[in-house]
Amino acid sequence: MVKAPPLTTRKPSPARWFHRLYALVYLTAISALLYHHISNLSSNSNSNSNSFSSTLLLLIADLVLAFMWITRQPFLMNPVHHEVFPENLSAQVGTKSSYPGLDVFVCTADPFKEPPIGVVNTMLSVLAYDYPAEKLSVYVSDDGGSQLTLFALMEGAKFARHWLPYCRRYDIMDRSPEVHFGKDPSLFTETSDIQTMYEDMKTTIQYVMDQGAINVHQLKDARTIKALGKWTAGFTRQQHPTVIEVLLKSDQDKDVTGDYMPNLVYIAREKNKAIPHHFKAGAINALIRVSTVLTNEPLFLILDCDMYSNDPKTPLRALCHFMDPNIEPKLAFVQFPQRFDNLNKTDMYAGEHVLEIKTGTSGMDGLGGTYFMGTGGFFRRRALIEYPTEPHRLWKEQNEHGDIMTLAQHAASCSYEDNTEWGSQIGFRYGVMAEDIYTGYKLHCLGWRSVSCHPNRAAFLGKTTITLSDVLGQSNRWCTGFLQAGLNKVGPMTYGIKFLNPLQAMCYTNYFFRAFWSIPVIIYAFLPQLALINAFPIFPKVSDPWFSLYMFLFLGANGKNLLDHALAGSMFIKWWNSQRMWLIMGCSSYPFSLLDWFLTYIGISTFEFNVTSKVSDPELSKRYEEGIFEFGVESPLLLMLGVTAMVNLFAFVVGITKVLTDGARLEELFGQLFVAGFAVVNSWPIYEGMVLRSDKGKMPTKITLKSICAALVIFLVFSWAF
Ligand SMILES: O=c1ccn([C@@H]2O[C@H](COP(=O)(O)OP(=O)(O)O[C@H]3O[C@H](CO)[C@@H](O)[C@H](O)[C@H]3O)[C@@H](O)[C@H]2O)c(=O)[nH]1
Ligand SMILES: [Mn+2]
Repeated sequence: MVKAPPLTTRKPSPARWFHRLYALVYLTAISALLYHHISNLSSNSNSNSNSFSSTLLLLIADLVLAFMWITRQPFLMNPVHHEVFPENLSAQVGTKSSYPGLDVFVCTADPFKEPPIGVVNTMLSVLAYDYPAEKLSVYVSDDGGSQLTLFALMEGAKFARHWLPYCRRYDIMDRSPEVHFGKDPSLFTETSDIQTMYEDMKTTIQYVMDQGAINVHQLKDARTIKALGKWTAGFTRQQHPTVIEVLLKSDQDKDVTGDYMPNLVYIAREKNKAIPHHFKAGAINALIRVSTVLTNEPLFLILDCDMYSNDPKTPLRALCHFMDPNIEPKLAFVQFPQRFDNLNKTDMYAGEHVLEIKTGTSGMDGLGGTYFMGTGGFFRRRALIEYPTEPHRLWKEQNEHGDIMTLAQHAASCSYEDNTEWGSQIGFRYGVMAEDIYTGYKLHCLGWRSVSCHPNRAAFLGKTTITLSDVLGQSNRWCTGFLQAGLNKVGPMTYGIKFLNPLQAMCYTNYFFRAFWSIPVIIYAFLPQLALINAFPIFPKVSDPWFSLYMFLFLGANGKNLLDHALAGSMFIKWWNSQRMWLIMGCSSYPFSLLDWFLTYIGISTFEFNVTSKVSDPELSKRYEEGIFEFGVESPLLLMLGVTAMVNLFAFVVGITKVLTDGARLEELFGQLFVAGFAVVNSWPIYEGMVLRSDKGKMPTKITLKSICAALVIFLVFSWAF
């Protein structure tokens, strides 16, 4: 018998040997440094109290650095690369009619932060997938419970009747109309007609957005009136009944060429102020249940509303993994790593996450499975919910359990989850602000596997945050969520390690404890500098052999990081920016995550999922394009940053003055001058934002003043106290 051509291949990266060897060498150097601190500590213990405390702080900093470094290494120990061959699907699986069905979930939460026209584009891009229409259903979950969003989707559904056949006929790649028409598409006979229709739809949607509400009495179409009439008095986003609207039905609705269209369903799950709704995790669970009632397809895809499809063949790539006879039967999900279409040339806020997305995902692939990133993941329904296995489509008005829409309404109600295992054993897991990675982790603990898929052309593209405040706010939310996942009785070091590949457990540890980076970053951002203003040496002299160890550790870490970036195809400037962002987050969002985690843990505060804004302001986008820092709104995060930058600047200036007046001290203070100088170079955009700029994106004046005052106070206190 002829062997069928493969659907997937799996190749370990040859670079793994280099990474392993390097890790061994670097580990030796780390051990030597820790030995150095400990022996210093014991010889200092009864002499000078300042040198004892500074050595102790350095030891703490370096222990945490070592811990984070060690837990990072598994990502590099066995990276594997998967390739998929969708062209072989017909030989392996058969015709399209034998493909499994696919439900697509799109989440949105706020029409003013997530403009409905964006949601419509995402919805259209997946509705137009190259997948049999009768096997495809798109569900949009609206946690904003907004008439405006439903109205936009209804307009989008009408436009889809033209858009879908157009994409099919001309085999369009960009199936988000905004992207397609944004690329000067004057190509085909219908293009300009379709573009006019699209622009009209945009205008209509923009009109209702500007109004802020819809006057049902002004509507003409009976169907729209009926649907939007559900927003009665007293309907608010926090308190309202379930709204489910079937906008397209695959056995009734035809496009303009007479072909059937996929199902399209709008869901605003019931909300009640008194009942926690668990943010996105809650939304996905409602989607899972409603779709189980309505279409019950074996696979579903989860998307954020800003992540439009960039390649209509993506489901086929996912199928290669799910249908591969040689692959794990326990494959829970296929992750297409997040990619963005709005990054600037230098990726100034390190939003591309090059190493995480390239090296990190393939690294975990080789250890049992990559983590779930919240969007761009195709799931096997069975991994999240036990459901009747007979291939049934409940898409009938009536089934043996009763009226189908009543069942669906019930599945989206607040009380549905009472006394069930939803959120703990079933569906997306609750209680952690980073529901995505946490749920993936829990699935891995149950023995499920996952893979990442890296096609050259991005499967999805979304928007990354382009102001520093947003970047830090988002990192703050993620890292607090990670801590909730890590510091809990099912954490990776205590519980996970029993079920996972130990190296995979270490990878999760590295993620979950990311906020711990703040401990060494803050110690290194203040201790050498405050000692420097007192001309108090804390590092070995330049001529001391231990100094070379420091040099090796510093250059080795940065050099390796630079090399890893280069191996992932990234440029020098992107490496520089990513190390800068690491320092910035290390002294702002990470320590705040530790604090937030602690406050939620002891019950003083509750955490909110602050939806990131996807509204773009042309002036702001222009500054971002030009690589100018956008500090954004005043916040304690910015204050921390300002104070740190100022303390380093003062210390550097004082330090330079000291060695200029007494050249002999250069040798022993060099290490500290270098650390302060490195921070000053990294902080350059912050000083610019504080004093040299006058545009709207500069550092808020209050923060500048507060930072300078706080830095002066710290400075004075420490020059007396030493
Ligand atoms: O109560 C909520 C809050 C958010 N969302 C949706 O969740 C998605 C992600 O929210 P966003 O504000 O864009 O967060 P990001 O920080 O950009 O998202 C990243 O981080 C999240 C976890 O913190 C993951 O869920 C996301 O997939 C991942 O892209 C969006 O589609 C929202 O509409 C809801 O459906 N309900
Ligand atoms: Mn987002």
